[in-house]
Amino acid sequence: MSTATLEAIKYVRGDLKILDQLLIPVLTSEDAFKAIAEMKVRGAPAIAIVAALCLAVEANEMLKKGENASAEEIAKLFSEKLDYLSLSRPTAVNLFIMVDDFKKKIKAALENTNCNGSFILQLIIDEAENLMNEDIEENHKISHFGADHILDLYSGDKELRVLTHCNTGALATMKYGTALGVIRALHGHNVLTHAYCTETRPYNQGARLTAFELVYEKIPATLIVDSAVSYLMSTKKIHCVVVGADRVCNNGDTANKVGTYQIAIAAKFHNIPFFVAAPSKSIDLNTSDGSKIKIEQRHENEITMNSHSNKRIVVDGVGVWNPGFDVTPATLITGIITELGVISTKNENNEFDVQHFLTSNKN
Ligand SMILES: CSC[C@H]1O[C@H](OP(=O)(O)O)[C@H](O)[C@@H]1O
Repeated sequence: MSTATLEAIKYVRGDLKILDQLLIPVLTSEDAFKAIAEMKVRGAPAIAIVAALCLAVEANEMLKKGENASAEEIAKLFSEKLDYLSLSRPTAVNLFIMVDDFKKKIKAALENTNCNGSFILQLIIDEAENLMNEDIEENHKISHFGADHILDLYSGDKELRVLTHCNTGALATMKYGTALGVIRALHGHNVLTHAYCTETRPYNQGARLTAFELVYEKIPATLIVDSAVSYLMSTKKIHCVVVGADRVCNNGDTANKVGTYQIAIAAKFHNIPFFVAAPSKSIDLNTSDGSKIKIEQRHENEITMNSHSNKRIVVDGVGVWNPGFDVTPATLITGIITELGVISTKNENNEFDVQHFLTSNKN
């Protein structure tokens, strides 16, 4: 797999910068909140990582200054910061899993009577750096599990055509990506003849980011408008679809970038396998099915304004509905590619038992 992939997040202890040409130094949780809410950094894993690393930068600053607040005071301060960051975007579960995990670890540390403020600060730094490094390892595993599964599906076929949606690459994670990582790995096996990416309106993650990543790595790629997916499937041999996820429920229903559901319907109609690729940190076992997922409603300006001229391109008075995500039912999903393997076994309802898979495969 190519190692020369782009990096959306650059971190060395004490210093965090995120892609938006890497010009945005993120020093505080307010900086991170703004960058996440305004989608200057986006992608389910990247959102959680930037939120954690901004806390690590703040904690490191306090350690350098010799902060002598008590463990309880530091724990309270960073728990409030975690709660604040969790308000930045509602759909991707990675952020909430990180917040809960950090709070649990801080609480456990407080139960240790010898714990002081510096210990809590160092804990935050270490856990944030762990999250960053785990993401890279998870993406490697997702990429290889996904590529191996698809290779098995089409054993011997050396000219695979794969469609993806939105951006799930290095610009949505720490490195390599999830669904785009699978595409990278297939390319690395010399079996990917073409990758198709959708524009992914209205924020254009596909046109702006995925197309850039594919060209950057010299992967043969074609950009299509979102509304051309069905026609592409009816006129070209598309072997499979691989998309990312913001929240996978216990039955496999998946919230992902708006448009994913339509692509899954088109794939079903054309008998094309449809895969979701996501780390287990994008899985929400506390949500039984997709109807219970909070779908972020983005500002109408993303549709009504031309992002370059900043001029309104839509008549005043028309209503605008701009959900950031939609929910693809498990019944339309062929398999869920995770760092623990591919969830492909379906029950009598044509859905998955994600918890059973994770329990059986988590070491
Ligand atoms: C590995 S990124 C997962 C997921 O996040 C993206 O959403 P957004 O660009 O709004 O943050 C998209 O749904 C990707 O599939």
